[in-house]
Amino acid sequence: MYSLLVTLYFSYLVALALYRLFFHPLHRYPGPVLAAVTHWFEVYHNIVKGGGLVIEIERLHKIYGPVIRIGPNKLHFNDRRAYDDMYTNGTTLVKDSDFYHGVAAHVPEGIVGLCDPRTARRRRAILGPLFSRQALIRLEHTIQKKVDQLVSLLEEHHNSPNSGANMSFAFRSLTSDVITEYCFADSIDTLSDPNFSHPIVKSVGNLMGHIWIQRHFPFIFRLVMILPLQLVLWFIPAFKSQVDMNARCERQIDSLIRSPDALSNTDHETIFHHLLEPKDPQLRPSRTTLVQEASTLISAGSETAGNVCTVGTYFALKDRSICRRLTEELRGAWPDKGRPMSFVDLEKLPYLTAFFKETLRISIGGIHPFPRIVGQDTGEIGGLKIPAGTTVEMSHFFMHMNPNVFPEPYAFNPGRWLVEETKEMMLDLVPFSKGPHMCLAWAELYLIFGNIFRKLDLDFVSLEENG
Ligand code: HEM
Repeated sequence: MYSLLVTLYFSYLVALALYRLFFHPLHRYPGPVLAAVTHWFEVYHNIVKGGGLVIEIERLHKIYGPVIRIGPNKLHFNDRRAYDDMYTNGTTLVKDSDFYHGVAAHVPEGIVGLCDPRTARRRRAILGPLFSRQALIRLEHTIQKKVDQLVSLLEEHHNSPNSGANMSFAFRSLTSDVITEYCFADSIDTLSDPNFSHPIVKSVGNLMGHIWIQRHFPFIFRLVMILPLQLVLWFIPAFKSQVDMNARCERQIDSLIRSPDALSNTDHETIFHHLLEPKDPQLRPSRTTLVQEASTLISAGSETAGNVCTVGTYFALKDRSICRRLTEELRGAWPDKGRPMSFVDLEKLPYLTAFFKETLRISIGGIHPFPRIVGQDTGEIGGLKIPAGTTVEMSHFFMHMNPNVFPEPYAFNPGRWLVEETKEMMLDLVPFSKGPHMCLAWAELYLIFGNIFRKLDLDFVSLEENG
């Protein structure tokens, strides 16, 4: 009986593989046989190769051309027209729930996990205005206060020759504090940790390292959520700070639900002002949704922006001429560093802007492709009619590293943006993708780079030198 079952199961697998190879609607698209036959191809590259899927996809595009089959029902494009067709606001494609319910398995009700376009639209209607340019200008004073805090910490604690700072953690601490302040008018104050090693900041980074396990095996995460907390912490002690962070969000949300007036006295608008009192009361999210949204916004807003700051600072210090030019331009335009310079004025500085765009280009943002499902009414993608139900995607790595638009794409060269005509490059600079992105990063990053290069004289220190 047992051997019959095993034989039947293997026959099923063989039949499925043959179907996928020779009869599936995508069977004519080129790509590795393994990818056409099994989803494990992607799992292998993401987990065993540590997030190396895009490197493999780059290799495959060189062999097979601009459209490749990288999963039984999935195509990856390397074609800027296709990128526009897939990601521009208003397309008929929808987010792929297999991917998004994986990466957001711990927060399925947060905006990232919402794959139904109507539900997502309703949530964006509340959140969108909070990430508009006007809203960010209103928030500027709050961001500036946090940036000032980082600058004075770096000055106070790290101004002797052998006392370095881990700038990656320093920036992540700053961006965590900004987003938690914007959520609740009560920042988590990770900058208070003198060595920039607040457990929350370290744990978000650690958890990001395990995101592929969560993406491909979300059931493990769901199981963990129903196990007794003590048991989970015994197995995964690193989880403790995340649990503390969630508990903190829950306490803040409960207290706001009990006394919503608490937010009327804050010195800036908060995200939870709007989530708790949307214009249409029917749209008010449940308590669970509020907690999950807080967690989503905190992870979306801290790692991404912190990473961009680290990458930009690294390249400016690696090539001192970049750092010098930034500093000279800033000193000229901002003689009295004791007074703040607004984000709108910083945006007018040509070299800072060129540096900022080049940093966004080379740091890519989320490098993993964001998959979309083709709908019945979807038109052509990159000039091809793709069957409805197919998963399609294109990592914006291929937009930012396109040598036809960005010659010598691996070189960090702010000068490429200092030409008269940058329209074509701007169309391909998509760190926030093309959809209705709501990233406070734009204002935040201008203020961080402007202040860091105007007020500090940074340099690399070796780990040995720093003890
Ligand atoms: C430089 C830093 C950042 C980069 C490169 C970045 C990049 C992106 C990208 C590519 C997407 C679209 C993902 C997709 O299609 O699934 C996205 C969405 C999102 N980002 Fe950012 N982001 C950054 C900073 C931030 C910050 C500071 C916040 C603040 C909370 C934030 C909040 C969000 C949210 C909530 C979404 C989901 C939007 C939606 O689905 O409507 N991001 N981001």
